[in-house]
Amino acid sequence: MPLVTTKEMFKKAYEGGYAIGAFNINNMEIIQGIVEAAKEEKAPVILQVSASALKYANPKYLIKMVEAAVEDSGLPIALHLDHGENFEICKTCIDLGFTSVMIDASKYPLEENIKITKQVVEYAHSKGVVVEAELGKLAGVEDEVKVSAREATFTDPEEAYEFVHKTGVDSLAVAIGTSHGAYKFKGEAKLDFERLEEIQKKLPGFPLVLHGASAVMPEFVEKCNRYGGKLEGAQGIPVEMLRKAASMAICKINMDTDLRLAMTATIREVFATKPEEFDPRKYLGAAREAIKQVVKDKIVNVLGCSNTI
Ligand SMILES: O=C(CO)COP(=O)(O)O
Ligand SMILES: O=C[C@H](O)COP(=O)(O)O
Ligand SMILES: [Zn+2]
Ligand SMILES: [Zn+2]
Repeated sequence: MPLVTTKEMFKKAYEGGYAIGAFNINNMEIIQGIVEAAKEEKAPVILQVSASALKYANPKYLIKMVEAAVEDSGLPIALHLDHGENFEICKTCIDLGFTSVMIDASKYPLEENIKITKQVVEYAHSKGVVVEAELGKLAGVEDEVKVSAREATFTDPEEAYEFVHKTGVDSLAVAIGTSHGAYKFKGEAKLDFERLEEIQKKLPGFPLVLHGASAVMPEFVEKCNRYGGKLEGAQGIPVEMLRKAASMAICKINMDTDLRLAMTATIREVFATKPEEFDPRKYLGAAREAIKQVVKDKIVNVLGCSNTI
């Protein structure tokens, strides 16, 4: 089976009340850890690449490894550009063989976002590639920003309707209180599920995407800190909230930070407990296994997409 788009995955996920995991890839161990987990759980998976990952790994290498993963696993796998910031990078990835791209023009005013997204949709669809866009802004933890100011950056349901209909986009990333990275909340975690429901009502059957959805798994934060790391106050999205989102119109859940934490905690542990070790396979292999276990946990306990292929 060649690389697939997310069309079929999202349709089944929407109807089944579950979500597909979209995990960021940067190197061989990360790709293998994710794909081995998906294979064992019989789950479809989205491998996503950011612009900085493309720069780091060289797209030629990354694509070959992803193709090898598809061939070796026989799984439905989509290769997706994460947060493409302009038409050019989306076009480059489409031309390289990606099956899905995200155009993130959410920093622009609505009309400009619509215009740029529409241009990407036209090109992508002419090549059989699907497009994710973003509306609203993913705020970080900012002490001085009041709740009302933070909510003003969330996705507006009316605008979401207008945006989707004017652009012809295939899925939409929404801002309901998540943010990227390891520091998502100070104090209690809160997502705006009422808003998500409103968006869902305006766009029945339409797949939505949740970015910034790592749980910031405490065991890995703790392990990082135990072995010399410094990650004080790291806090992510509670698992019950992610499950609830997956049962609603959220069909794609993006996670990168949890994989980074698992990898770093594991490598720190090997370095600290086996100081005589200097074979990279010993710590990168352990990190690959940790990533596999994290992704299995996500598939079973967060996404609910095991045994769906
Ligand atoms: O949204 C993401 C990538 O697009 C990743 O989110 P996290 O930082 O919560 O893992
Ligand atoms: O959305 C951000 C992802 O975690 C990718 O991050 P990155 O740009 O550092 O690769
Ligand atoms: Zn964005
Ligand atoms: Zn993101």
